[in-house]
Amino acid sequence: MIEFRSVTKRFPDGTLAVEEFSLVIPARKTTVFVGSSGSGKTTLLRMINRMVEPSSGTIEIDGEDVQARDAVQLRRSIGYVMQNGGLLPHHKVIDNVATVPVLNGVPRRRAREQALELLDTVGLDRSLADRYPSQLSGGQQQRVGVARGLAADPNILLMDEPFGAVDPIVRAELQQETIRLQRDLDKTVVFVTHDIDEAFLLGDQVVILETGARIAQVGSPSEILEAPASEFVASFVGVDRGSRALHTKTTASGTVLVDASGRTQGVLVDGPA
Ligand SMILES: Nc1ncnc2c1ncn2[C@@H]1O[C@H](COP(=O)(O)OP(=O)(O)OP(=O)(O)O)[C@@H](O)[C@H]1O
Repeated sequence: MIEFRSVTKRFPDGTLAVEEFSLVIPARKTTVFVGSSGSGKTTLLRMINRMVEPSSGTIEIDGEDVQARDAVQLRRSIGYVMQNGGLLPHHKVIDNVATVPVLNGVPRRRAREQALELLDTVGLDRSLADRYPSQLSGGQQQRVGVARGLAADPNILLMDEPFGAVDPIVRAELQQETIRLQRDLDKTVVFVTHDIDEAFLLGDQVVILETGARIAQVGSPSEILEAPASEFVASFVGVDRGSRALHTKTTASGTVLVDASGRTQGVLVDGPA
């Protein structure tokens, strides 16, 4: 469990990025920070692994203040996946994945073996291990980024807009992979996005943020959709546009669910009684 207690971050130039932020992030679930550009999402994420230090307030992991931990050690014990993969361009894929375990003292050979296994985990062919990042597609680079984030077998995985730079089809694939990974690996995931659909798809807990990382609403996707806490939330999640209002339509092949713009969103199937 990660707990923010009245955390504020003011940057040296005076920008108040995060103001009095408090939140409990449950273990082994996915929490998504969603909000528009500049709302403080990245700053929140980076304060968890001390890439950014808070101006006031505390952040605890399993009851221990992160300030009490050695910053470098803390950072290496938490997985971090960033937009564009954040890969080292002059290192082969396998070495990109093995970097942190080697820094943590795992013998290079063992770290490389584990890196190959991680390529399997994220659905990449092992034949890509000897390529350089520039020789991969955007989606493959993102998968390497995820493998890299998982390399030290962290309990916590921070993901900062990891799929922002790939096309919608690859993005949808990576989202499904993330759901599968979360089911299989059971990590505490904190995910940042500005895309509310992605937030609802991936999040067990969704945190909608306004400027200054002020919480507009926190809850499960259905709690938020069923009862938006404010006009701001309603408009952010698209309730007022009716775009999420689904209705059924009978077709020759069965009953389908159609959204407000007439697009088919799914098929109704008979579940177990
Ligand atoms: N090093 C810095 N110095 C000064 N201001 C900063 C710094 N880093 C971020 N900020 C400011 O803090 C605010 C929050 O930034 P942050 O990157 O956390 O937002 P975000 O929600 O992640 O935005 P985006 O979706 O665009 O990445 C913004 O106003 C930003 O300009």
